[in-house]
Amino acid sequence: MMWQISRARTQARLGLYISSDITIHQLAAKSDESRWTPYYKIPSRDSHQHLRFMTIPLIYLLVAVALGCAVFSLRFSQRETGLPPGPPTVPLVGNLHLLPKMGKLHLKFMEWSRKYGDIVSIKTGSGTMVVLSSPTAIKQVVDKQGWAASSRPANHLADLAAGGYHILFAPDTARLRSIRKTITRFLGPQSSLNRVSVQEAESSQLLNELMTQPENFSESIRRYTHSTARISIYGQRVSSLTTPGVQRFYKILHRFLHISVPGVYPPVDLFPALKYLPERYAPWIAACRRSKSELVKFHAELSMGAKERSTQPNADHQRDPSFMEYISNMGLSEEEYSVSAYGGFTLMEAGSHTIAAFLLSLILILALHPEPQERAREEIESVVGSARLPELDDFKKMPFVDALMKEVVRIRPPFPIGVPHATTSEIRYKNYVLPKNTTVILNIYSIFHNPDIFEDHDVFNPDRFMQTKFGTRPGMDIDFRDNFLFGAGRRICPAQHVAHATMQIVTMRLLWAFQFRSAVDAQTGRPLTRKLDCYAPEFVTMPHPFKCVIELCGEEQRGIITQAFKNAKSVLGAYENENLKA
Ligand code: HEM
Repeated sequence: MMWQISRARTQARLGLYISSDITIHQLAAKSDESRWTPYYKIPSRDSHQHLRFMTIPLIYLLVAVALGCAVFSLRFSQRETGLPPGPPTVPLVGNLHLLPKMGKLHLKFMEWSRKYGDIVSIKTGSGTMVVLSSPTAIKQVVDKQGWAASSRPANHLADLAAGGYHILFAPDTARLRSIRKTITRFLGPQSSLNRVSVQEAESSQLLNELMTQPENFSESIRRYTHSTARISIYGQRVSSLTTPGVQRFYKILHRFLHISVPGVYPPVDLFPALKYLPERYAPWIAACRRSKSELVKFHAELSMGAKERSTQPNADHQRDPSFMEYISNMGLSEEEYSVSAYGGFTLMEAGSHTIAAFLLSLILILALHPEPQERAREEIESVVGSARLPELDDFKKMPFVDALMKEVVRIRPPFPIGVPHATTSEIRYKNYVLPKNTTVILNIYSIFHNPDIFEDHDVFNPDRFMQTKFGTRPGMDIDFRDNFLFGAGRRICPAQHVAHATMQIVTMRLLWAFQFRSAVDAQTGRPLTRKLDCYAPEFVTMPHPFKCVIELCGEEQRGIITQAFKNAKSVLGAYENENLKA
């Protein structure tokens, strides 16, 4: 009976069913009489009177609910006070409908930064995204307040697909900070110098392949970046991209990255209710499960192989210790070891993809710009001559090659919008307040293409870096630095020194050995090399597959490359592994 009274009270409060002239006591008595009588019984003739009274509160209720919904939907995705300006919002979605697909996001962010300033807010449903488009904004928000701007936005699908272990997507936790510390020590400036001999040896295979099969330049670049990353993480090289182990890696990587591309699956993080959909209506669950099981299996095999190799004698110290050997000698607990070891896969993935993106952009840009290419080659020859290959130490004597490299990453940064950060508490910048859980975008592309900072920003002109340190307009006093391409704050790329060294070695050697020209259709005379605007819509910006002509600069180069590749076998032999072919 108590249950019925309380139910009756609730219904009375809501104005449902019960006419206003019946008191609770009457109801209690009534409910006692008709203990088993359902409320929904068809009213008798006498009770039609009740229905008349009932309709008025029902209408009130419906109006109230409709008003509530309208107010909720208007406020739900409105820009809160204190946020920076941004495009006008619409109910429920905020600015979501204005966001283009991946690959065009950087252009939209650039348009908004021109209109609203160096800090723009975007409402993504009830969530908030802030886009930073000046060196000062990045310094003040992400570098200086790094304690609160070093997490990552929720990424349910990446978590499902990588079991929560993907460093790039991991939130800022004690576990992540400990893995980062290990990685930074392993890949720090000093230890990156230890890897130079491997990078130089691997690059001689790259040169040899470009000399003998120039049409496969894209595969050769990918093999090179994959092999150098794999050596430093697992102590195992790959001599061909067609090896099943490598093919499998790229398949797994593409499947994983595909899941993370916005728009492929519904935005589960913006509408968390989607997480609870049964699997048959949520195809992403199966895709993530498959990706996770592939990643786990692949990683387990690789780390097992690395562990075995680490127990084999390396008496003559021919092999540099791999990341896996490094962490097995750190005295970590079982749990710490397996978490750090899992980070190895992220390292290999990041190492394979990013530097390949840079090198492919470099080749495309060189093919489209013969004049700066020739000037860089002359500089290299003046330092090195043509009787030996350039080495890392030579780079500091080549200001124009340095300028050319910087201009390539300025015009086509591998991460045009960085990797999103997320705030873990409130952050203030200028008069704005960025609340906890705000996604923070480093709008690198827009900074590199800001006409107030870079004159003729769309023109490939390495000379700008010869005139001023950062290639900016003369006399500008802004918080510029030359590693924006590696991100900012506490999540800055831990491999920037290794990456830089690799980029320098390969850039010098490619220019020393080859001429890159735009391909031309023999029949029509039409250029076949794509323009610079043809970039694949991915997280890391890669040119779409393109054709170009790669020709050896001279016969002297041929002899030196062949000899260097022969000599390299003694360095590379220490990392050869038959198991890889399995
Ligand atoms: C051209 C080469 C590269 C570029 C442009 C690049 C760029 C970046 C950027 C923009 C980030 C995000 C930083 C941030 O959150 O602000 C990042 C993170 C990262 N990079 Fe690199 N990277 C390169 C090469 C590499 C290489 C060779 C490796 C590994 C061997 C690597 C490993 C990582 C890792 C593990 C992270 C995640 C750090 C974290 O989330 O805490 N990167 N990189």
